[in-house]
Amino acid sequence: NETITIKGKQFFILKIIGRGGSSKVYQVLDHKKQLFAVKYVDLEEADAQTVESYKNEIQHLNHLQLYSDQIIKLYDYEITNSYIYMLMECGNLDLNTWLRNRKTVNPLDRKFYWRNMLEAVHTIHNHGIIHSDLKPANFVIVNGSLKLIDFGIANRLQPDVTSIMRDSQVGTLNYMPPEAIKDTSSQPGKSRSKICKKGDVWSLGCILYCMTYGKTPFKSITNQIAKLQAIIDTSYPIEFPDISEKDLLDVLKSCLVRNPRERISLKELLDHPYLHHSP
Ligand SMILES: Cn1cc(Nc2nc(NC3CCCCC3)c3c(C#N)c[nH]c3n2)cn1
Repeated sequence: NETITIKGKQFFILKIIGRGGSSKVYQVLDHKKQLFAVKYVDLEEADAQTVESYKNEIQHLNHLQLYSDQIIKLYDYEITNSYIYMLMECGNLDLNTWLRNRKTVNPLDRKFYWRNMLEAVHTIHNHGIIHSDLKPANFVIVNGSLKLIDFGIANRLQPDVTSIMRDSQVGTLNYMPPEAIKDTSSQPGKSRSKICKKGDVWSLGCILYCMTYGKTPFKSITNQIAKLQAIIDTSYPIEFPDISEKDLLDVLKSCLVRNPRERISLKELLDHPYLHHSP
Protein backbone atom coordinates (compact mmCIF):
# COMPACT_ATOMS: atom_id res chain seq x y z
CA ASN A 1 0.00 0.00 0.00
CA GLU A 2 1.24 3.48 -0.93
CA THR A 3 2.57 5.78 1.77
CA ILE A 4 3.27 9.53 1.97
CA THR A 5 5.98 10.99 4.20
CA ILE A 6 5.52 14.55 5.47
CA LYS A 7 8.16 16.13 7.72
CA GLY A 8 9.46 12.64 8.50
CA LYS A 9 6.04 11.22 9.48
CA GLN A 10 4.67 8.33 7.40
CA PHE A 11 1.01 8.19 6.31
CA PHE A 12 -0.80 5.27 4.71
CA ILE A 13 -3.06 6.14 1.79
CA LEU A 14 -6.60 4.74 2.22
CA LYS A 15 -8.14 6.28 -0.88
CA ILE A 16 -8.02 9.27 -3.21
CA ILE A 17 -10.79 11.73 -2.33
CA GLY A 18 -10.42 14.14 -5.23
CA ARG A 19 -8.20 15.01 -8.12
CA GLY A 20 -7.96 18.19 -10.17
CA GLY A 21 -5.22 19.07 -12.63
CA SER A 22 -2.00 18.91 -10.65
CA SER A 23 -3.58 18.52 -7.21
CA LYS A 24 -4.84 15.41 -5.41
CA VAL A 25 -6.53 14.97 -2.03
CA TYR A 26 -5.99 11.67 -0.20
CA GLN A 27 -7.60 10.12 2.84
CA VAL A 28 -4.71 8.74 4.94
CA LEU A 29 -3.97 7.09 8.29
CA ASP A 30 -0.99 7.82 10.53
CA HIS A 31 0.83 5.15 12.57
CA LYS A 32 -1.76 5.62 15.36
CA LYS A 33 -4.56 4.92 12.86
CA GLN A 34 -5.66 8.58 13.08
CA LEU A 35 -7.47 9.78 9.95
CA PHE A 36 -6.19 12.78 7.98
CA ALA A 37 -6.59 14.40 4.58
CA VAL A 38 -3.44 15.09 2.60
CA LYS A 39 -3.51 17.57 -0.26
CA TYR A 40 -0.71 16.98 -2.77
CA VAL A 41 0.13 19.61 -5.38
CA ASP A 42 2.57 18.86 -8.22
CA LEU A 43 4.51 22.07 -8.87
CA GLU A 44 6.58 20.74 -11.79
CA GLU A 45 4.30 22.40 -14.38
CA ALA A 46 3.35 25.39 -12.22
CA ASP A 47 4.55 28.90 -13.09
CA ALA A 48 6.04 31.18 -10.42
CA GLN A 49 2.77 33.09 -9.98
CA THR A 50 0.86 29.86 -9.29
CA VAL A 51 3.50 28.70 -6.80
CA GLU A 52 3.23 32.08 -5.07
CA SER A 53 -0.59 31.83 -4.93
CA TYR A 54 -0.32 28.41 -3.25
CA LYS A 55 2.22 29.68 -0.69
CA ASN A 56 -0.09 32.63 -0.01
CA GLU A 57 -3.09 30.32 0.51
CA ILE A 58 -1.09 28.13 2.91
CA GLN A 59 0.18 31.13 4.92
CA HIS A 60 -3.38 32.40 5.36
CA LEU A 61 -4.79 28.94 6.16
CA ASN A 62 -2.01 28.44 8.70
CA HIS A 63 -2.67 31.83 10.31
CA LEU A 64 -6.46 31.62 10.40
CA GLN A 65 -6.35 28.32 12.33
CA LEU A 66 -6.29 30.45 15.45
CA TYR A 67 -9.46 32.39 14.73
CA SER A 68 -12.19 29.91 13.99
CA ASP A 69 -13.11 26.23 14.27
CA GLN A 70 -14.94 26.62 10.97
CA ILE A 71 -11.62 26.80 9.09
CA ILE A 72 -10.20 23.35 8.25
CA LYS A 73 -7.32 22.33 10.54
CA LEU A 74 -3.90 22.41 8.89
CA TYR A 75 -1.53 20.30 11.03
CA ASP A 76 1.60 20.48 8.91
CA TYR A 77 2.85 21.14 5.41
CA GLU A 78 5.92 20.53 3.29
CA ILE A 79 6.77 22.76 0.32
CA THR A 80 9.60 22.04 -2.12
CA ASN A 81 10.25 23.30 -5.64
CA SER A 82 8.44 20.31 -7.09
CA TYR A 83 5.55 19.58 -4.73
CA ILE A 84 3.40 20.67 -1.78
CA TYR A 85 1.97 18.35 0.88
CA MET A 86 -0.68 19.73 3.27
CA LEU A 87 -1.68 17.58 6.25
CA MET A 88 -5.23 18.53 7.25
CA GLU A 89 -8.19 17.21 9.20
CA CYS A 90 -10.40 14.95 7.13
CA GLY A 91 -14.09 15.67 6.65
CA ASN A 92 -16.66 12.89 6.34
CA LEU A 93 -17.99 14.40 3.12
CA ASP A 94 -17.99 17.69 1.21
CA LEU A 95 -21.17 19.78 1.22
CA ASN A 96 -21.67 19.44 -2.56
CA THR A 97 -21.78 15.64 -2.39
CA TRP A 98 -23.92 15.78 0.75
CA LEU A 99 -26.42 18.14 -0.92
CA ARG A 100 -26.51 16.09 -4.12
CA ASN A 101 -27.43 12.98 -2.15
CA ARG A 102 -30.40 14.74 -0.52
CA LYS A 103 -32.44 17.44 -2.20
CA THR A 104 -34.18 18.66 0.96
CA VAL A 105 -32.32 19.58 4.11
CA ASN A 106 -33.91 19.52 7.54
CA PRO A 107 -34.39 23.04 8.96
CA LEU A 108 -32.11 22.45 11.96
CA ASP A 109 -29.18 21.17 9.86
CA ARG A 110 -29.71 24.03 7.41
CA LYS A 111 -29.63 26.70 10.12
CA PHE A 112 -26.61 25.13 11.83
CA TYR A 113 -24.67 24.81 8.56
CA TRP A 114 -25.60 28.40 7.63
CA ARG A 115 -24.16 29.62 10.96
CA ASN A 116 -20.94 27.65 10.27
CA MET A 117 -20.59 29.09 6.74
CA LEU A 118 -21.18 32.65 7.94
CA GLU A 119 -18.57 32.26 10.70
CA ALA A 120 -15.97 30.83 8.28
CA VAL A 121 -16.49 33.58 5.67
CA HIS A 122 -16.67 36.29 8.36
CA THR A 123 -13.27 35.08 9.59
CA ILE A 124 -11.58 35.31 6.19
CA HIS A 125 -13.23 38.70 5.49
CA ASN A 126 -11.91 40.01 8.80
CA HIS A 127 -8.43 39.16 7.53
CA GLY A 128 -8.88 40.90 4.21
CA ILE A 129 -9.57 37.75 2.19
CA ILE A 130 -12.45 37.69 -0.30
CA HIS A 131 -13.05 34.17 -1.60
CA SER A 132 -15.05 35.20 -4.73
CA ASP A 133 -15.68 31.58 -5.78
CA LEU A 134 -17.66 30.10 -2.90
CA LYS A 135 -19.64 26.93 -3.61
CA PRO A 136 -20.66 23.84 -1.61
CA ALA A 137 -17.47 21.94 -2.60
CA ASN A 138 -15.43 24.48 -0.59
CA PHE A 139 -16.99 23.18 2.64
CA VAL A 140 -16.60 19.77 4.30
CA ILE A 141 -18.61 18.24 7.12
CA VAL A 142 -16.38 17.38 10.10
CA ASN A 143 -18.19 15.82 13.06
CA GLY A 144 -21.46 17.44 12.08
CA SER A 145 -20.21 20.97 11.43
CA LEU A 146 -19.07 22.70 8.24
CA LYS A 147 -15.49 23.81 7.69
CA LEU A 148 -14.07 25.94 4.89
CA ILE A 149 -11.25 24.09 3.10
CA ASP A 150 -9.89 26.82 0.81
CA PHE A 151 -9.87 30.60 0.48
CA GLY A 152 -9.93 30.93 -3.31
CA ILE A 153 -6.39 32.37 -3.29
CA ALA A 154 -4.51 29.50 -4.94
CA ASN A 155 -4.96 29.56 -8.69
CA ARG A 156 -7.21 26.84 -9.98
CA LEU A 157 -4.64 24.43 -11.40
CA GLN A 158 -5.71 23.54 -14.93
CA PRO A 159 -8.76 21.32 -14.29
CA ASP A 160 -8.06 17.80 -15.56
CA VAL A 161 -11.15 16.73 -17.50
CA THR A 162 -10.87 13.12 -16.38
CA SER A 163 -10.78 14.29 -12.77
CA ILE A 164 -13.25 13.02 -10.18
CA MET A 165 -13.03 16.58 -8.85
CA ARG A 166 -14.88 17.62 -12.02
CA ASP A 167 -18.06 17.41 -9.97
CA SER A 168 -16.31 19.31 -7.23
CA GLN A 169 -17.88 22.23 -9.02
CA VAL A 170 -14.69 23.73 -10.46
CA GLY A 171 -15.90 26.43 -12.84
CA THR A 172 -19.62 26.38 -11.98
CA LEU A 173 -21.42 29.67 -12.71
CA ASN A 174 -24.39 28.90 -10.43
CA TYR A 175 -22.93 30.82 -7.49
CA MET A 176 -21.44 33.75 -9.42
CA PRO A 177 -22.54 37.24 -8.28
CA PRO A 178 -23.87 39.71 -10.92
CA GLU A 179 -21.13 42.27 -10.25
CA ALA A 180 -18.43 39.68 -11.05
CA ILE A 181 -20.05 39.19 -14.45
CA LYS A 182 -20.57 42.91 -15.08
CA ASP A 183 -17.22 43.90 -13.60
CA THR A 184 -15.48 45.18 -16.74
CA SER A 185 -12.42 46.52 -14.87
CA SER A 186 -10.82 43.11 -14.32
CA GLN A 187 -8.66 41.99 -17.23
CA PRO A 188 -9.91 38.73 -18.80
CA GLY A 189 -8.65 35.32 -17.66
CA LYS A 190 -6.61 35.06 -14.46
CA SER A 191 -7.92 37.68 -12.15
CA ARG A 192 -11.36 36.96 -10.76
CA SER A 193 -13.02 40.22 -9.78
CA LYS A 194 -12.63 40.35 -6.02
CA ILE A 195 -14.38 43.70 -5.99
CA CYS A 196 -16.11 43.30 -2.67
CA LYS A 197 -17.20 41.10 0.21
CA LYS A 198 -20.81 41.36 -0.95
CA GLY A 199 -19.94 38.94 -3.76
CA ASP A 200 -19.32 36.22 -1.16
CA VAL A 201 -22.72 37.07 0.40
CA TRP A 202 -24.42 36.40 -2.98
CA SER A 203 -22.64 33.02 -3.30
CA LEU A 204 -23.57 32.05 0.26
CA GLY A 205 -27.16 33.04 -0.54
CA CYS A 206 -27.10 30.67 -3.53
CA ILE A 207 -25.90 27.83 -1.26
CA LEU A 208 -28.68 28.56 1.26
CA TYR A 209 -31.21 28.78 -1.63
CA CYS A 210 -30.08 25.31 -2.74
CA MET A 211 -30.49 24.00 0.84
CA THR A 212 -34.01 25.48 0.88
CA TYR A 213 -35.42 24.79 -2.60
CA GLY A 214 -33.20 21.89 -3.74
CA LYS A 215 -31.59 23.85 -6.57
CA THR A 216 -29.61 27.07 -7.13
CA PRO A 217 -31.54 30.13 -8.40
CA PHE A 218 -30.44 29.81 -12.06
CA LYS A 219 -29.91 26.04 -12.18
CA SER A 220 -32.72 25.55 -14.70
CA ILE A 221 -30.94 27.71 -17.31
CA THR A 222 -28.55 25.21 -18.86
CA ASN A 223 -27.11 27.46 -21.60
CA GLN A 224 -24.13 29.13 -19.89
CA ILE A 225 -24.46 32.42 -21.77
CA ALA A 226 -28.20 32.62 -21.04
CA LYS A 227 -27.43 31.82 -17.39
CA LEU A 228 -24.94 34.69 -17.11
CA GLN A 229 -27.46 37.03 -18.78
CA ALA A 230 -30.20 36.02 -16.33
CA ILE A 231 -27.92 36.53 -13.32
CA ILE A 232 -27.30 40.17 -14.32
CA ASP A 233 -30.81 40.85 -15.70
CA THR A 234 -32.76 42.78 -13.04
CA SER A 235 -35.97 42.09 -14.97
CA TYR A 236 -35.41 38.32 -14.63
CA PRO A 237 -37.20 37.53 -11.33
CA ILE A 238 -35.59 35.04 -8.95
CA GLU A 239 -38.36 32.78 -7.63
CA PHE A 240 -38.86 32.49 -3.88
CA PRO A 241 -41.66 29.93 -3.37
CA ASP A 242 -43.41 30.57 -0.07
CA ILE A 243 -42.08 28.66 2.95
CA SER A 244 -43.12 28.53 6.61
CA GLU A 245 -39.77 29.90 7.85
CA LYS A 246 -40.31 33.62 7.14
CA ASP A 247 -36.90 34.56 8.59
CA LEU A 248 -35.21 32.17 6.15
CA LEU A 249 -37.21 33.66 3.27
CA ASP A 250 -36.02 37.14 4.30
CA VAL A 251 -32.38 36.01 4.43
CA LEU A 252 -32.63 34.52 0.92
CA LYS A 253 -34.27 37.65 -0.52
CA SER A 254 -31.70 39.89 1.19
CA CYS A 255 -28.68 37.89 -0.10
CA LEU A 256 -29.94 37.57 -3.66
CA VAL A 257 -30.18 41.31 -4.35
CA ARG A 258 -28.40 42.08 -7.62
CA ASN A 259 -27.10 45.50 -6.55
CA PRO A 260 -24.19 44.75 -4.18
CA ARG A 261 -24.70 48.08 -2.39
CA GLU A 262 -28.29 47.15 -1.50
CA ARG A 263 -27.36 43.54 -0.64
CA ILE A 264 -27.27 42.56 3.04
CA SER A 265 -23.80 42.52 4.63
CA LEU A 266 -22.22 39.54 6.37
CA LYS A 267 -22.29 41.48 9.63
CA GLU A 268 -26.07 42.00 9.27
CA LEU A 269 -26.50 38.31 8.43
CA LEU A 270 -24.79 37.38 11.71
CA ASP A 271 -27.36 39.52 13.56
CA HIS A 272 -30.35 38.33 11.50
CA PRO A 273 -33.33 36.80 13.42
CA TYR A 274 -33.01 33.64 11.27
CA LEU A 275 -29.87 32.73 13.23
CA HIS A 276 -31.30 33.64 16.65
CA HIS A 277 -35.03 32.92 16.62
CA SER A 278 -36.28 29.37 16.70
CA PRO A 279 -37.70 27.49 14.89
C1 LIG B 1 -15.89 13.60 -0.95
N1 LIG B 1 -15.23 13.64 0.35
C2 LIG B 1 -14.55 14.70 0.90
C3 LIG B 1 -14.08 14.28 2.13
N2 LIG B 1 -13.35 14.97 3.07
C4 LIG B 1 -12.44 15.95 2.77
N3 LIG B 1 -12.34 16.39 1.49
C5 LIG B 1 -11.44 17.35 1.19
N4 LIG B 1 -11.34 17.80 -0.11
C6 LIG B 1 -12.29 17.32 -1.13
C7 LIG B 1 -11.58 17.11 -2.47
C8 LIG B 1 -12.56 16.71 -3.57
C9 LIG B 1 -13.68 17.74 -3.72
C10 LIG B 1 -14.40 17.93 -2.40
C11 LIG B 1 -13.44 18.33 -1.28
C12 LIG B 1 -10.61 17.87 2.23
C13 LIG B 1 -9.58 18.85 2.34
C14 LIG B 1 -9.04 19.65 1.30
N5 LIG B 1 -8.59 20.29 0.45
C15 LIG B 1 -9.20 18.89 3.66
N6 LIG B 1 -9.92 17.99 4.37
C16 LIG B 1 -10.78 17.36 3.53
N7 LIG B 1 -11.70 16.41 3.81
C17 LIG B 1 -14.50 12.96 2.27
N8 LIG B 1 -15.18 12.59 1.19
